[in-house]
Amino acid sequence: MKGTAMLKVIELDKTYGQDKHSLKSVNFTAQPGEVTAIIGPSGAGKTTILRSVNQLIRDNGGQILLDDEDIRQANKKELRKIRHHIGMIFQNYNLISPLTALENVLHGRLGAKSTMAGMLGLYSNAEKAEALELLAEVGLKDYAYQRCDQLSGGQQQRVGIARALMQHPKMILCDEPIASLDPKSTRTVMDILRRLAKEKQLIILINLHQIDVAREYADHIVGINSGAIVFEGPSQSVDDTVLQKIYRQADSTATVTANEN
Ligand SMILES: Nc1ncnc2c1ncn2[C@@H]1O[C@H](COP(=O)(O)OP(=O)(O)OP(=O)(O)O)[C@@H](O)[C@H]1O
Repeated sequence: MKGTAMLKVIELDKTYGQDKHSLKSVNFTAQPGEVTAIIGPSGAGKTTILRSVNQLIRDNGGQILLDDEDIRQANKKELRKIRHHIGMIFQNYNLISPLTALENVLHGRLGAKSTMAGMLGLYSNAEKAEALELLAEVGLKDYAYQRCDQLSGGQQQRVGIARALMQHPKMILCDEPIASLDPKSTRTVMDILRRLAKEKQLIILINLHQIDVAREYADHIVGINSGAIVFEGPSQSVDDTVLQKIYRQADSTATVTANEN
C-alpha cells in the first residue's frame, strides 16, 4: 500500500445466520490524521463494523476501500499483507502476560517475519531499538523489561498501542480500548491515540461507549443504531438531538464518564 490511506466503507451489509441483519448498507469514511469514533447503543453493530473492516468476519456485500483498494476483494495472501498494516487494540489488551513489555511490542513485527524467525523470537537490533523507542513514545521507557502482568491496565493498553505501531500501520482499529480503564488512564490512552493520529497521519477508528470521551477526543463521529448509520459528522455537531437519534429506543448502556483525574 502506498500514498495516504483513507478508509471508505460503502454500503456494507452483514447478516448473521439467515435473517439477523446486523449491518444495513453502512456508509462512512475515516481520514488519516483523525480519530474517528463509532458510537451507538449496545448491539448496534460497532464491533461488527471493526471486525468487517479487517475481514475477521465476512460480510454480505459492499466495499471497504483502504487507499482505493477494496479489502473485500483481496485474496488470502493479499489480505495478510493488508492486515499487516492494520493495528488492533482491544478492551482486554490481548498481551502475552508472562512476557515483558518489550517482547510484546516486538510481537508487532511477527506479520513481517518468516514463520521460523518469528517462532524462534529472532529480532534484529534495529527492531529492538525501534520497540524501545515506541515504548518511550507511549511513556513506558522504564517498563520495557517488566512483565506485562505486573503493569496496570492503562500501562498494558499503552504496550498494546506500541505493539500496533510496531506494525507500521496505516490504520489502527480500537475496540472499546478504554472500557476497562479508570478516568485518568482513559485520558492518557486517548491523548496518546489522538497525538499519534496527527503525528503519524494514521487512521484511528475507535468503538466507544463513552459519549463524552468521543466528543472530546474524536475529530469525526459515526453514530449507529440497529445496524444503520444515523449520523456522520464532526464531533462538534453531536448535540442532544443527534444523541437522541443515535440512542433512540434502545436499551442503551452508553455512559458519560467523569472527566476527573
Ligand atoms: N457471532 C454472532 N452471531 C450472531 N449474531 C451476532 C454475532 N455477533 C454479533 N451478533 C449480533 O449482531 C448485532 C451487532 O453486534 P455487535 O457486537 O457488532 O454490536 P456492538 O454495537 O459492538 O455492541 P456492544 O456495544 O454491546 O459491544 C447484535 O444484535 C448481536 O447480537
